Amino acid sequence: MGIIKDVQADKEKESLNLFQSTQTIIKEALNKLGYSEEFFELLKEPVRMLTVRIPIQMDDGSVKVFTGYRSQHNDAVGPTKGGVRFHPEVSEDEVKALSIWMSLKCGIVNLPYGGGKGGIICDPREMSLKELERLSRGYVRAVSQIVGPTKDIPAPDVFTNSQIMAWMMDEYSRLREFDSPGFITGKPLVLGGSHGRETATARGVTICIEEAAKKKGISLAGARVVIQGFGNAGSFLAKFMHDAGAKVIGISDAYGALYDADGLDIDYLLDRRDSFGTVTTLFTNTITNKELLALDCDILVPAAISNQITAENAHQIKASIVVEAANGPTTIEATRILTERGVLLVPDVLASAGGVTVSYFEWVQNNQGYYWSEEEVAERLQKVMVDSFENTFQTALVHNVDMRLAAYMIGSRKMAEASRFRGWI
Ligand SMILES: NC(=O)C1=CN([C@@H]2O[C@H](COP(=O)(O)OP(=O)(O)OC[C@H]3O[C@@H](n4cnc5c(N)ncnc54)[C@H](O)[C@@H]3O)[C@@H](O)[C@H]2O)C=CC1
Ligand SMILES: O=C(O)CCC(=O)C(=O)O
Repeated sequence: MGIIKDVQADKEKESLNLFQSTQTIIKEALNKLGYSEEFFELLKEPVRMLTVRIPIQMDDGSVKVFTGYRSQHNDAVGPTKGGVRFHPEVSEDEVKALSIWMSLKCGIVNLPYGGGKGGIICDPREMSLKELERLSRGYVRAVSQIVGPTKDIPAPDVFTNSQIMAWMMDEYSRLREFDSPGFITGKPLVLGGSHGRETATARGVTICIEEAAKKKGISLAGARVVIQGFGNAGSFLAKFMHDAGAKVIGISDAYGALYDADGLDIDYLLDRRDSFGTVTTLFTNTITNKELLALDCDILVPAAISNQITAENAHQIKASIVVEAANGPTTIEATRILTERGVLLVPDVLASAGGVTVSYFEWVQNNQGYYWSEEEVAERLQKVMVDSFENTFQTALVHNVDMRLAAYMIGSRKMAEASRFRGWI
């Protein structure tokens, strides 16, 4: 009985609370850089957090009230930026943590933004298009006081897409009575979206995988890749890995996972997946998400939700490279275990920054009213990601820390210096 209790206590100690563990790493990063306690006091919490209640008329005539959030972590560097998530498990703490990661991401890839994030507790898989449109517009009306093209610029995240961005942009433009494409990114091309935004997160992850493989002396041709999640990030990544000659042997979604040691037929799966990134429900011979993570492979990419690699399963991970496309998939304790085992872990705040980088390109194009070709976007993204990877890798070497702490040091330093120059500290 005593032993069972201790195991339980250990699990709780590992802290699956993303917000607390993010604070812990920021503190460590600022300490390493020699910043005083005041800097931690400023960066440990978002500067602004709005909770909204959104009444929506459902198709059956009833009214349902949804809870939503918008968190703005730090606006010393510039306007805040970050996606809006529609998911049943959205919570205040999760949105806060996600907004801190956005600040770090923007610092790591050197964008002129602070971090923001939003979320609504809902399950879009169970809502009609009309209900989703009313909810998207209702959210914009509810948070309109604190968002805007030079204040806080939303974008897509889990279970939100370019259609939802279009409704949100339209609602904001109606409220302000002028067309405001720069209010939101991830829009359809015809409404001022950017070439390459839809695939940007996966492109950024691909570039990180290429750089990590070079460091590990692994050739991508023939490398065995496992990807958790088959939505925007995971599905395009599967395609890019397949095109690079890698063998994608496992993929998953919220309902299960598919495995084939000879490589899955990615084009077929892409063709059959639905708009929520679901494809495994079409098959009977599935494995679980837990089994997927433990598959024998060279490269593992969590590209779904948070807290997937924990102290419980970190020892079972067989990959020598883990690249985090998802936000927060690995706990602090699991990061320590993987690093001790010699696994090269490329952290979320670097690996998934391709999305916000092309969102920045979209915002720049909206502001200047002049649009770039697909090649121009791809070339600029390539440079940003390669430089940021190398900067983080070298920082980790120089300070003898893992890449997550190195990335946090780079991101935190930018916010700390901007706050200092503004005279806040
Ligand atoms: N879309 C973007 O531009 C960016 C996304 N990310 C992160 O990448 C991750 C995935 O995002 P997207 O691909 O955009 O979302 P998405 O909504 O397009 O796809 C999510 C995928 O995860 C799966 N999933 C959902 N719940 C799951 C569960 N409990 N277990 C296993 N799989 C589950 C879904 O079935 C789907 O395949 C998230 O952590 C997101 O924050 C990070 C940066 C940018
Ligand atoms: O594209 C953006 O502005 C933000 C994307 C995002 O939410 C993320 O990187 O987690």
